[in-house]
Parts: sequence; structure tokens; C-alpha cells
Amino acid sequence: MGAVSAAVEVTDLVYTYPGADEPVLRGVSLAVPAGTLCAVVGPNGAGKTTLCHAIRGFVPHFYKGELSGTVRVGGQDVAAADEDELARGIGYVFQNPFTQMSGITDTVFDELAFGLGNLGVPPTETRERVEEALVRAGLADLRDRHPFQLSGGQQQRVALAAVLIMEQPVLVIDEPTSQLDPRSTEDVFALVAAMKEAGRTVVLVEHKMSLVAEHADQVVVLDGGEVVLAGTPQEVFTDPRTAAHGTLLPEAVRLAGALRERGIDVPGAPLTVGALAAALGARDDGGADVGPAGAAGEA
Ligand SMILES: Nc1ncnc2c1ncn2[C@@H]1O[C@H](COP(=O)(O)OP(=O)(O)OP(=O)(O)O)[C@@H](O)[C@H]1O
Repeated sequence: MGAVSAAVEVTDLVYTYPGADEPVLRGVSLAVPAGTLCAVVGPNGAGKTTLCHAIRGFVPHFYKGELSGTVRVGGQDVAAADEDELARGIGYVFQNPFTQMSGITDTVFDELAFGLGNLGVPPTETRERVEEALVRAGLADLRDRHPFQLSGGQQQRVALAAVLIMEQPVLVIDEPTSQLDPRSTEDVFALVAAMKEAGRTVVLVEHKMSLVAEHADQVVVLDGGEVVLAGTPQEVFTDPRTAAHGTLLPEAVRLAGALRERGIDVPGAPLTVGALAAALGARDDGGADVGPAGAAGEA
């Protein structure tokens, strides 16, 4: 597996929380090539957050317990790295953005400047980088607001802006949209996509499979602490085992299945609603028996 270019490489990871009887990760291996997005999906309790913690080094540096196997980020063994190296190398966005706020700043601007100050970045450069991140994350109007007075979606964007600004080459993002409305969800994904476009490597836990299908280069299905399937979105979402492991399929895949059950031919394996509409429109009969093109719109 392209080990040379993998920015994140997890090998045979077995991890048991302190005092627990059973491991929560049971021999997990995966490789994420630099500049790609790997989505980790799977049912509740599968071990997704724990895997994120292991990639960032919270396991074993903060969470002790029993660990075997290795995590390498940028070629470096995370268990052997110190906190400073880990913080510089890996950005982390927590499932609950509130957790991420420093709690010691009074404005969004200062919150974003805080991490750079810790790295010793000079004030002029800090101001420039914060200004740019505020604009890119759509936070310019909120710059003087107190971080704790923001909505969940706004806090999520501050958390993402904070990793945007730190410019770490690898990002671990744990369910960034779980508490967000569809509009904020789109905003967050646009930001994550832009970070990938800028060449950063992203490991993302996400339950919204339509977005995973659209943005991931690789999907890893975790169940019971094991990787039960891994591949491109096409491979994973057309494999019947994915649903059997309690993972919801993208809207377009479910719609295509429902149409086929009604005897309607759906060419190919469309993963997005746009691709499904195109596939139906491209049929020899122009999709005549499935109603107007807009009928397949995502609810
Ligand atoms: N700090 C901890 N100490 C002991 N056990 C824990 C700890 N954190 C998580 N666990 C257990 O580890 C298992 C995996 O949890 P984890 O949060 O990694 O799963 P997940 O796939 O992220 O779930 P979800 O989708 O619900 O967030 C669960 O059984 C959970 O109870």
C-alpha cells in the first residue's frame, strides 16, 4: 500500500482504554496518501473517535491504557513524538466545538490569534493570518463576538478556522457537522474541501454519507473496532456489506436502489443526486418513465 507517500499510516493498532476488559480498536490498519481525504464511517461505538485520538496522539499521550501497533504521521511515530511536534503537525477539530475554545479569549479574533501566539508568530503576521482566516471561514462579521456567544455552527467554523490558520499538514476532523443545519453543513464542507485542495491531508469522521461520497478519496468502514471495508466511495457504497455494517448509504445510492426495485433501469452506480439525475437523463429513452428531472432532488 503506497507507504512512501502516505501522510497517515496506521498499522495493526490495538487499543484498550484503562480498566476496560476489551480493546476498542482491534488491529486497525489504514494509509492516507498526502493531499487526500479519508472518511471514517461506521455505527455508534465503532471506535471512530478513538481512532482519531490515536492519530493525533491523544492515545497514548493523554489516554493511557494498552496499545500495540503504530501510527505514523508524516513518517513520524506518534507515540514517540512530543506534544509540540504533534500540535504543529496535526490539526484536530473536536466533535463538540465548545471543547476546542480556549476559554481565555473574549473575541473570535483573539481566539484565532491565540494558537499563533503560542507558536511565537510575530504580531503583524498573526494579524494578517487571522484576517485571512476570518474571511475564508465566513467569520468576518463575527470577529468581535465572544466565542461562547456563538451558535453551534458558528463555533464549528471558528474551530475549523483555528486549524486553517495553524497550517498543519494533516487534519483530523471528528464529526464536524453533527449539530449543524444543512446550510452550515455545506459551509463546513466547502472549508474542508478547500483545505484539501490546498494540499492538506484530511481524516474525517462523518455520518452524512452524501457528503462523504462527494468529497472522500477513500472511505474506511469501522465496526466493532475493526476495519471491515475500505476503498473508494464507489467501491464502498456499492458493496452490500456497507449497509450490513450499519452504515447508511448516500441518498443517491438508496434512490437508485428504490428505482431499480420498481423495474427502472439506472445505468452505472451514481453516488450523488446530481450523478443520478445525469445517469437517468443519459438513458436511451431520456429517462422518460421517471418523471421530471427535478423529481430526484435531495430532501
Ligand atoms: N475515555 C474512555 N474510556 C473508556 N471507554 C471509552 C472512552 N471513550 C470511548 N470509550 C468506549 O470506546 C468505544 C468506542 O468509542 P468511540 O467514541 O471511539 O466510538 P465512535 O465510533 O466514535 O462512536 P460515536 O459515533 O458514537 O461517536 C465505546 O464503547 C466507548 O464507550
